[in-house]
Amino acid sequence: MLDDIDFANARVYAIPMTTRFRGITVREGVLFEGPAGWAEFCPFDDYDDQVSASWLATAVEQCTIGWPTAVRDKIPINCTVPAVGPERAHEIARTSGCATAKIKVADHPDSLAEDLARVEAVRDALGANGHVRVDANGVWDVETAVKHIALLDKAAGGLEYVEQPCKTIEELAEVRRQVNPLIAADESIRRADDPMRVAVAGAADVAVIKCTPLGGVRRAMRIAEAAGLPCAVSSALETSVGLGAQLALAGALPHLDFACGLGTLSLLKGDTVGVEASLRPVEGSLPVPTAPLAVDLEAWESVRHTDPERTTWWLDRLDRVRSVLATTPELLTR
Ligand SMILES: O=C(O)CCC(=O)C1=CC=C[C@@H](O)[C@@H]1C(=O)O
Ligand SMILES: [Mg+2]
Repeated sequence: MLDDIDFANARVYAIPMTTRFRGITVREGVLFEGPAGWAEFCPFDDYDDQVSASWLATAVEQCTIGWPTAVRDKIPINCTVPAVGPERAHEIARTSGCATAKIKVADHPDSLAEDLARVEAVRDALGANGHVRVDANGVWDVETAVKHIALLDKAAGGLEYVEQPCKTIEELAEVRRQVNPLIAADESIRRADDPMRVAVAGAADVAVIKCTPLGGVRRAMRIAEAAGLPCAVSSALETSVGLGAQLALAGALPHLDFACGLGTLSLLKGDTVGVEASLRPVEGSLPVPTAPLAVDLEAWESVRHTDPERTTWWLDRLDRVRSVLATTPELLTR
């Protein structure tokens, strides 16, 4: 399977971000082509080769066999509001066309006042019928989570859910017993040693599923089934080539009860496909692609990495992770 991919012509990109998100200001990754089309490999810098092997498995699935058949053709999208000031947060939510917003909170210590102002602004922008969720990326302890969630819930006029308030599953379960809003698990699934076996039922009400770090659309579907919870699909900040797989997952899940965090191209100042094909939500939704999106070579030229050292770093990384994947065949078992 790996031998069918044109790794020799892999193309490295670097795209500045509109706002710092997850501590990064430039998104980088590699694109390559296989018999079924193009794919993207873009694990964050801090992920080691073993962890990155699942990201490569997703790309290999995409460009060698494509995706399973979808059961829906359109996916409702949430807008993603980074840790910005209230005016900017209001503008992002108001102009997104989305009825649901996911807001980053707990971005730094003592962020509570800023978090409350951001959440209030977004509720104002969406109106009473909108859905407001927050993501704390696991940084609170139980006591802080319980206190902050109550205040944020009030400021939001009701939160749809709180994503990963604390780090461990035990803490999530404890918080869940003490607060009103639903609890969603993200890192608890995605960063688990064995996502297939992680027992989130009882600790969370919603599973956030991202096929890019979980080893592919088919594998993510099995993980969603094992989690036994309603799902929201969310991005890993891919360009349109990689986002296509996430949309294929959202399209193929038997049940999809929540808007999905796949509107993240708005955080990137460029893309790897042409403007027409770019997966930017229109009126709050995105279509499910039936086949991998093709890289537009002109678009790629405008975002190709210009730093030779970083380009080599990415190509070396791809080489190493290919070797890891070649010796971890279970990751390629569909
Ligand atoms: O879910 C969304 O609205 C956007 C995606 C998103 O929030 C994330 C993408 C990539 C890395 C993560 O830190 C982050 C998340 O925590 O969910
Ligand atoms: Mg999250």
